[in-house]
Amino acid sequence: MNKPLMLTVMIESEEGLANIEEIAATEGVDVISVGTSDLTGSMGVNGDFSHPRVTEAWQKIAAAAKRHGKGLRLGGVKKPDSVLIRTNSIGWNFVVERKYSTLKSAKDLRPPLHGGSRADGGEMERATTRLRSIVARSKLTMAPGVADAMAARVVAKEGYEALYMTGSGTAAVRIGLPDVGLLTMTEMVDNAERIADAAEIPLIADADTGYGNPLNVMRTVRAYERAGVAAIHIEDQEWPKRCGHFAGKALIPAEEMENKIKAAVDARHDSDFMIIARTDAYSVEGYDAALERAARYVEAGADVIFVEELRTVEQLAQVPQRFGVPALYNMGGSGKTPFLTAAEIEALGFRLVIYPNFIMRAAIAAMQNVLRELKSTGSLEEVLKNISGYDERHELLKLPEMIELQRKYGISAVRYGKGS
Ligand SMILES: C[C@](O)(C(=O)O)[C@H](CC(=O)O)C(=O)O
Repeated sequence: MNKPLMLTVMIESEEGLANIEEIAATEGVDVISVGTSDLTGSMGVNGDFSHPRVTEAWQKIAAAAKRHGKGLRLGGVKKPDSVLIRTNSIGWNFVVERKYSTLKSAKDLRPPLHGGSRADGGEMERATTRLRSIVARSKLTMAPGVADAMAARVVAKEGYEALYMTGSGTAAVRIGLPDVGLLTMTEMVDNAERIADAAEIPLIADADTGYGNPLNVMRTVRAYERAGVAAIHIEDQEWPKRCGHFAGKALIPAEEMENKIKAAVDARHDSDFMIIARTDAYSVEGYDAALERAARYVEAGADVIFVEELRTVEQLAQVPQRFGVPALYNMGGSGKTPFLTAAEIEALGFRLVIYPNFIMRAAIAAMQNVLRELKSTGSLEEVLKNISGYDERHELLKLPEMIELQRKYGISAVRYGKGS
């Protein structure tokens, strides 16, 4: 079969309605179709299309389809206009029609890409929507940590589906200092924007404490949203915060953090932009208190939960089971949190794992090796065997695409590579 198939699933029972989130999250499903007549039968309001529960059902299904980037078809609808009026409050452009054949492809139904367009003029899925559907799958997604746009390109090229902007890495790369609350919100957002621009995959970013009280958090959320970030994590440390794996942390009261989470949720413009609540309570108040805080932050509206610095598999195993929202595993490099494999983390039920500083540490070691070899031998012979090639680097940095654009817009085109 050469032609790609479009997979449409039909919701026509209360059971389907109850499980819509999982159905919409299923990989391979392109379009959700509502069999409205049968659905009204199953709901006990046979044929009553104007019943408020029917409108509610359409809205719930449409919202799930939107969240997971799926197309939507409302079937059995007799008065399309009235349906459009009643459901357009969810802001989703859907198709009301009676024949599948007029639907070209699920991609045509997707909302436009956040802040961008594709070279072929087509629409792209937003990074936020993409990340939400990734996290809704019942499997683990690995998000390697980066602190600059070039590293983002390396990660995307290696075929990862998501990326993490590490705050500690950002402090390291931007000011050469550790993660002790030195960077401001605007410096973090500026870094995130450059990474998100280069990333090509959804970016989860560190937003420390949200940089102040709930009103500051609102500005922070909007700034990260504008930067093209797909999700941020906010933690309950006092300012100046410090790396979660350092000793001597202090916390804000749980109630204040709940208000920060509520403010974050209220501030986002894009409902797919995810707020990840992080609690640093474990080493300050103990395990039970950390889980209690996590539960309160989920109740306040967090989309994903991140309990920092847990030490044992037994402790970690509770987190994905307990809160009814996806859980994030921080593979911090300190060794306090066990160095589990991705398969082990997935088996515990986590949906996201971040590897904040491993690439950066690899780069430090690689830089030292080059410098030491060069200093002791004065020769590049050994060095050249172990570094990225000259052309490889330029391909990573999209020079071929830039040359195409130079040609297209009448700029004298760069030449590179051997012999040119
Ligand atoms: C996740 C983290 O906030 C980060 O900045 O990457 C750090 C990671 C680290 O420095 O090990 C953390 O506080 O855990």
